[in-house]
Amino acid sequence: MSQPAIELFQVTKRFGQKVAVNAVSFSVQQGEVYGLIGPNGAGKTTTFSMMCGFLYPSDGTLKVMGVEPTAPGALKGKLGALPQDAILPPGWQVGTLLTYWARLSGLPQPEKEAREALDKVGLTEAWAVQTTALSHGMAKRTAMAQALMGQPPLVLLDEPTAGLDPRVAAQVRQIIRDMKGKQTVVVSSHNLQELEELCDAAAILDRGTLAQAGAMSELTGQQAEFRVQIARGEVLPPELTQLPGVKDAKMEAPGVLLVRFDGQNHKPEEVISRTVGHLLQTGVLILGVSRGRSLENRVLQIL
Ligand SMILES: Nc1ncnc2c1ncn2[C@@H]1O[C@H](COP(=O)(O)OP(=O)(O)OP(=O)(O)O)[C@@H](O)[C@H]1O
Repeated sequence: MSQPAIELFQVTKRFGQKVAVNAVSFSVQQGEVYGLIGPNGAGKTTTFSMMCGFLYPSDGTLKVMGVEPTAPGALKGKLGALPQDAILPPGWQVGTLLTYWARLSGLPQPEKEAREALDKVGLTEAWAVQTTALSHGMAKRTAMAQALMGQPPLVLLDEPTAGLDPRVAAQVRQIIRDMKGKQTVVVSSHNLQELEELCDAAAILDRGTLAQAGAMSELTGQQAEFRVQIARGEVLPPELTQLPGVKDAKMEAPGVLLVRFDGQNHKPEEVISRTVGHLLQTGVLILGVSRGRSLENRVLQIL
């Protein structure tokens, strides 16, 4: 496997007595979309700020694209970042500001990059608008355009869809989807459905510590459990546990059968088909089958 895009090993950040991030370790592979999840105050923005090189870790090792992000110029041209509360300077037109930033980043065709990035975020018409005249959503998209200019190999987006209307939020999600496989993207959001849909893997933080990190399919139990919605008939869970691959079966709620299975040694489609087949044979009628659980359920379970 190639070198990870980001590697944290026992990273801690203290602000005086306050431990904002506590011995956190995880890595982000190149080309993946990686989610940072956690309730308010969990340490997401602090982690982002360390990845961007805005803050020094108090302890531990952090490598971004193979270098320490705080080393001067280490990530120039390699990193695009949308900070959580990006504030645009007053007294600039959007296009002029983006062009200026593109020039600062050393991009060879600054105005072209600025126009393309603004198009990408759906703000073509804002080129000559003063930054102070932008709505919150427009300012956020301008800041996002800045992060995308020059197509850097790593893009860090702290709550990119917060405060955007649904149509624009969908557009931003599409931009992230389009980057998958070509650029590495780290994204934080409180919208867990959005992260479940977008991310290949994620880290869940809770009060500064790492609660869990892994592939999205692991976090959502795709290889470990499924639910069967029962319309009618009597389900006998002990019979189901005799089926190959089934570890446990129980009625989770009226009409909802939860089956846990051994996804290491058995293919999910085979275990699901066997279970459904058995239920049908015993006269049980089924309304639906769903694999895994939602990321939201998982997060609520562990936090
Ligand atoms: N500069 C600072 N000085 C002191 N404490 C800080 C500082 N920055 C963050 N903290 C504290 O560190 C903890 C983590 O904050 P952080 O902003 O990283 O959380 P977050 O997960 O991004 O939260 P949110 O979802 O609300 O944005 C919080 O308790 C916060 O009060």
